[in-house]
Order: sequence, then structure tokens, then C-alpha cells
Amino acid sequence: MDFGKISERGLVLLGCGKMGSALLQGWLAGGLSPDAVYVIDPNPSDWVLAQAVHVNQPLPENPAVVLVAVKPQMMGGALPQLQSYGGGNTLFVSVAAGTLIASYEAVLGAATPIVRTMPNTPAAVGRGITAICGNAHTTAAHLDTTQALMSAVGQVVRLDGEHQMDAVTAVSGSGPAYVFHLIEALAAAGHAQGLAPDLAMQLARATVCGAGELAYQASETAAQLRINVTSPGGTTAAALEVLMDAETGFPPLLRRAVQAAADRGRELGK
Ligand SMILES: NC(=O)C1=CN([C@@H]2O[C@H](COP(=O)(O)OP(=O)(O)OC[C@H]3O[C@@H](n4cnc5c(N)ncnc54)[C@H](O)[C@@H]3O)[C@@H](O)[C@H]2O)C=CC1
Ligand SMILES: O=C(O)[C@@H]1CCC=N1
Repeated sequence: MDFGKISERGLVLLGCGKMGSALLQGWLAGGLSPDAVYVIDPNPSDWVLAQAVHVNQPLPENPAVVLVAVKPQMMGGALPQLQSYGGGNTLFVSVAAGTLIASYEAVLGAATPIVRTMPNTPAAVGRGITAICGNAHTTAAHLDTTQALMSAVGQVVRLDGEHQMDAVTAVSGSGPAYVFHLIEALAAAGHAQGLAPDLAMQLARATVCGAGELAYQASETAAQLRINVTSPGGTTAAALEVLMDAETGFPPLLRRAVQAAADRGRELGK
């Protein structure tokens, strides 16, 4: 991957927890020199400290990119220290849920190029998906730089505007947690049918991972893959009658869950 100006001018990573580390891992694996990365984090992990990146050291004068990966609740304390990079020369990329582009503009100045993104934790294994959208001062080149950075950890989609971000967050940003909970719930249901907990968990985890991989690799739609498992009058049909119930099944349950996540995103933006 060509990191261009980032290699020359540097990248400041504000917050290097789960998301920041997943991104950093992808960039380093993609060939970014650790010497180009400046991490600011009051609690750097042992992993970050072992990466030969600059951690809590003096920052470059004119970094190409600042990537903001602190919790929205920590933003007020963390962002102002980078105010001097606002104004146009440095591209700011945010992964924070709920934090509006306008909040960044209020601290950094409206002339600052700011791209808001929403990645997800499968980024840690190069299988994330990130949605991106920029403010009025982002150029095509800024969006291309952001796309290159986020492509290091998976797919990238471009949004029509920031108004889509809370829905995206509720589907793909938070979505991995729903799938992990599906593993937990499926294992618990297997245990309720008399399987030992460990065996039930092994079956549930392998099933969700295998189905995910099949959905990733297959050309068929998700609906067709479901139909392929379902023998008429068989066991799957019996389960799907419960899960696809319009009143009590997955569709209304996930609609409520996704609504709750999107609502929380909107609240965080206030
Ligand atoms: N974890 C996830 O699935 C996703 C998280 N995000 C967003 O990523 C951001 C970070 O989330 P996580 O990595 O999960 O949280 P985290 O808690 O793992 O990482 C946050 C990091 O920020 C550091 N930090 C705290 N105060 C700081 C300060 N003043 N300056 C610099 N660093 C500071 C902490 O020490 C920690 O390492 C959040 O805004 C979240 O909305 C976005 C998509 C998915
Ligand atoms: O739960 C959160 O707020 C963050 C954003 C998406 C995933 N984790």
C-alpha cells in the first residue's frame, strides 16, 4: 500500500485502544513505517509499546493525518491538544461513534478537512467494513487517503452524508456484538437441549464462523444460502418459523435493537 504523504509527514493516532490498535496493526502490516506513527494514549498497551511507533513523544510539526480513536466521552479532554493542527494542512479522520463533524469543526476550525468514519472490530483480522463521509473542506484526495487507510483493515463504503452515520453505526459498527451474542445465545440453547456447555459453545461458534465465511465467499444471496439449509418440512423450517415470525422473531427484534443503537448515536451527538 502507498502511504504517500503519511510516510513523509507522519500520522498522529489519538487513542490506541481496541479500534486504534486494529487500525495500526493493519497499517503496519500494509507497509507503513512505524517511525511515521505518533500515538497519544495515557494508557498504551504492551502491544502498542512493542510496535516501534512513537508513543507519547514529541509530535511532528505538520502531520498528514490525525486519526481520532478515543471514546466520544473523552473527546472534550483529548481533542483540544491537537487544535494547532486545525485549519487545513492536516486531515482529521474520526472513528468515534456519535461525534458530529460540527463538534470537530467547533474545536479545530471550519476550514479543517474532517472525515468521519465508522469501522468495526473485524478490522483486527482485516475483515472490517468502514463507512466514510467528509465535511465541506475534504477534497477527493482526502477521501482517497481515508479510503486507503481504512482499506488496510477491510472494505470501505462512501456515504451520501453524515445523516446516514447513526444507522451505519447501528448496523455495522455495533453489529459484530450482535453476532457474538448470537453465538452465546445459540450455545445456551444447545445447553438447554442437554449438551455440555463447552460442546454447545464449540458447535455454536463454529457454526456462526462457518456460516459467516460461506456468506463471504458464496455468490448466492443470504436468502438463498438460508433456503439451501432448509429442507421442506424439516428441522430448519421448524426453527425458522420461530425466528422469522413477524411479531416475535428476528426481524422485529433486530429492528428494535438497531433503532436503540441509532438513537444512542444521536444522543451522543448532542
Ligand atoms: N470498539 C468498537 O467496536 C468500535 C469503536 N468505535 C469508536 O472507536 C473509538 C474508540 O473505541 P475503542 O477503541 O473501542 O475504545 P478503547 O477504550 O479500547 O480505546 C480508547 C483509548 O483511548 C485512550 N484514551 C483515553 N483518554 C485519552 C486521551 N485524553 N488522549 C488520548 N487517548 C486517550 C484510552 O487509554 C484507550 O486506549 C470510540 O470513539 C468508538 O465509538 C468505532 C467503531 C467500532
Ligand atoms: O458501542 C459503541 O459506542 C462503539 C461504536 C460502534 C461499536 N462500538
